[in-house]
Amino acid sequence: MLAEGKTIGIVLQKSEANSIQGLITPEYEVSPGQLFLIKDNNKLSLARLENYEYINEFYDEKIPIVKNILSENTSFDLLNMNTVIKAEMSIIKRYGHNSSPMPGSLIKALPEEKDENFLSEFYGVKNVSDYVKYGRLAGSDIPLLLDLNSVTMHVGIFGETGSGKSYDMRYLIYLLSNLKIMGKNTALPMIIIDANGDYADFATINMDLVSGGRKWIKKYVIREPKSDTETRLTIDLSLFTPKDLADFIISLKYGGNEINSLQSNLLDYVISQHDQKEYNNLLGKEEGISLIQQEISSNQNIKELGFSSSTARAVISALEIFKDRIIKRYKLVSNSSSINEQILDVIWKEKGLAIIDFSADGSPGVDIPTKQLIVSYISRLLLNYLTKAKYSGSQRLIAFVIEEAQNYIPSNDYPISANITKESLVTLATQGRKFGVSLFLVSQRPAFVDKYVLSMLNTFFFHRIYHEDLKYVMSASGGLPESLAKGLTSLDTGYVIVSGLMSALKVPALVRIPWDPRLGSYAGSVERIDRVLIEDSSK
Ligand SMILES: Nc1ncnc2c1ncn2[C@@H]1O[C@H](COP(=O)(O)OP(=O)(O)OP(=O)(O)O)[C@@H](O)[C@H]1O
Repeated sequence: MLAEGKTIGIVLQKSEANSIQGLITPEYEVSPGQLFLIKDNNKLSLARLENYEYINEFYDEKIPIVKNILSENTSFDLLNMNTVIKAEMSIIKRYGHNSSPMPGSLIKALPEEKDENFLSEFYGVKNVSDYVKYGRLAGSDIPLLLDLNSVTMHVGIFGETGSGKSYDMRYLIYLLSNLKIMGKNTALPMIIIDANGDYADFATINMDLVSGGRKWIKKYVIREPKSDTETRLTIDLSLFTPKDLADFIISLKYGGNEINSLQSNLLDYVISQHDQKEYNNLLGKEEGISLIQQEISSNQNIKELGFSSSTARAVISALEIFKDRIIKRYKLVSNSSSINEQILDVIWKEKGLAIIDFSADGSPGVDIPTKQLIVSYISRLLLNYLTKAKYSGSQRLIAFVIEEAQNYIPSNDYPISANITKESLVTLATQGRKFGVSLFLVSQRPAFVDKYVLSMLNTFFFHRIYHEDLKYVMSASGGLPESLAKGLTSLDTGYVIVSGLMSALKVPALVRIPWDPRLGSYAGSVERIDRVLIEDSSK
């Protein structure tokens, strides 16, 4: 029999199949979305608090008795004495029976107990050790169990700035780095697009936090590495089509938001005249760029194809910008790129963690189109690698965490063009489950993430969100119960609503994420201003 906590209230009424009303003692602190056990003789059910109000027996809207007694000092004690919480709840799980609790049933707090047997019964799962224990169900000490088997159905982590997303992602990385499955230490292989350097310490001072199941951890930067914990990121352009590269080079000239299609078509034509294997020599080296520029200025065909000399001049100047930025400044292209299929193989075999540091420190001055080129490159690489592995008979799995997802798969409402990433990420999202890619999309603004990709996420971690995002969150998650939805725009930092396939609870749940100071010290975390002001600045 499942353990129960303290009795804190009583059921007064049952209405529709799953809804009940009851009274709860005012000494017990409650919040919407909190879970309780309901005991009807020997039948236990799990209920979620949907709505509640504090009521007092002196209060009656029709009889203004309260008004008359408020002048008395003792009135407050009196009011307190007779206050109860009127609670509306819905049954979300029944333990071994099919009935709804009758009036008179007891409302019980969740027990303190959280051993394996209890969790197994509570969630109705066989092997608790197959699950990841995440946070604590609100108002209790019971962890939420997450099922790793649904991780390839993709995950979304959303919340406004300061709502606790990065800390949550750090906590998830920590959990997924220290897995113990059938007694064996392991980890989920991961590549992280780290927008603000929030995970960079996992490759340096806090490596021990994520090395329980990993044997390989690396941080990539787009500048000269400052220590041997850093590797310069280089990519291989032969993974792209001439059209992708042409669009990218032309868009770079216009700050990424516009593509002049005439110029792009011309460059596409010129690049297509070359073998794909040559792209790194051609577009990755200053001499190669000069060669292409010469081809454009001296090629008779170009005029015959209808391109004007002003289009040709514009393409030549776009190539100049590409050369200055991508080749000379970022030194981004290499035939032996620092992330390639061999590295993915190492990441898989060693259960590795690759952090692509896109912060101002790791990638100073790198623009969004270039970041998109890199994300697109990694997506293609991942799909190629995992597809080959699958067809040669071996199932692999790599998670791809993308922060600021709206920059790579924007919705039509977001004023940024991302052709180069959108297509490859949509492919990853649709094919991912088959080949073993697990996308973790992190964003402050789910409204600005492509609706189609949003619809392919199947597990959500919702932190406090902006009001404007509520409708996107509701439609992406397939709806949240009203009790949780109405609190979503005012959730406290440290609380998250977890919904979807990975949750062993099967219904959305409010979860508290425990604070660990070591996990909490990272670049993006916000120090308290009052403490910072009194620090000794001469140190
Ligand atoms: N579980 C938690 N418990 C207590 N405090 C927390 C918790 N999570 C986050 N915080 C506090 O809130 C601050 C902001 O959290 P976090 O950096 O995760 O926000 P964010 O949603 O990632 O913001 P941004 O989108 O601006 O990066 C942290 O510095 C920390 O002080």
